[in-house]
Amino acid sequence: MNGEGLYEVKGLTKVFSTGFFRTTRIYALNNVSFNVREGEVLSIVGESGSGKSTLLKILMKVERPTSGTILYRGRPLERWDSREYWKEVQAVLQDPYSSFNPFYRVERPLYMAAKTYMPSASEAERMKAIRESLEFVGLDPDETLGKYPHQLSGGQLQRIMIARALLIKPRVLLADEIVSMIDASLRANVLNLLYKLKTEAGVSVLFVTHDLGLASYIADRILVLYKGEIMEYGDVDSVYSRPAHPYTQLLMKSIPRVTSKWRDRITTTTIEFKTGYIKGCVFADRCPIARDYCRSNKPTLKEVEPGHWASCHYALEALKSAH
Ligand SMILES: Nc1ncnc2c1ncn2[C@@H]1O[C@H](COP(=O)(O)OP(=O)(O)OP(=O)(O)O)[C@@H](O)[C@H]1O
Repeated sequence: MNGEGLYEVKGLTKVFSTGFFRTTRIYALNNVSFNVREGEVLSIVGESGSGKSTLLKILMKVERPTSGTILYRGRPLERWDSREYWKEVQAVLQDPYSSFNPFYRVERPLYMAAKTYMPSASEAERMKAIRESLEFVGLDPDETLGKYPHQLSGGQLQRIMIARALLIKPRVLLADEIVSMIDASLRANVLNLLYKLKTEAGVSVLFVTHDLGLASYIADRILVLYKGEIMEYGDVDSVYSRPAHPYTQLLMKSIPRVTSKWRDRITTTTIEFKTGYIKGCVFADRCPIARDYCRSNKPTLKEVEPGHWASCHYALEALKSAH
């Protein structure tokens, strides 16, 4: 990893207006700032409704931010021509089944991508590239090509979508909950593949998940989101072994371990629908250490140790009492 900034995100805010008169305002993201370094895996963790998909949609240029700036390789995102941007940034989404048409063979998305992004290549060159990218993701091209989606597992289909992204030789892979719909036994294959992408192909990965355990498995750094705001952010070893935010501490307790009983788990829930702007800490209502001050004053990210930030007025206290 050379540590150079790939994305620089500053003050990113996305407000949705809903309701009959469009007067209900939902802060899907509020003042989110972070960077993505070249060659790293950054995991973005949060419960349902925390703003993960909105963030990825903005990075995919599907949604436009309400305010804030995003630089991709030093140039504002809106100044990147979409075609030029998609040559560098590819996305793989949650549901592998929805990416395939059941009436076409599974190679169709691969052919389409090769045709679009290798316009001057011959048929033989495109076919060679398709076979190579299937091999990279651990699939036997002879076993895979010619099959229909229902003849392959979710994990195999997800790997074909990663192979499709790889054909374009991207710098960045945006991965939105890509293992949540595949069997637990196949998850490790896909996660190991993401690791191989980083180490062997030098691809930077934004890995979006609701599962802190999965997030830490392959990440270099972790960003924890709650109700559209960053709770904690930093190097995976520090965040995972010394979570400083009460929310991350709660998420840690909800990771199943072989040594803990089911009844000891704290199950996290879907975040209730949030409307309007919350003046204080967005986590105060669920926080075990919240004080009155937290409800009326918004915390900002503070460095609790080198390379590790938490957005909590009492982060240092929480860190000390928990460890
Ligand atoms: N197009 C939209 N119009 C109105 N509200 C939206 C829209 N998209 C997202 N939201 C709201 O913004 C908030 C964040 O949603 P988002 O989908 O980004 O969360 P998420 O963390 O990806 O959740 P999930 O894991 O369930 O996909 C939610 O309250 C959601 O209802």
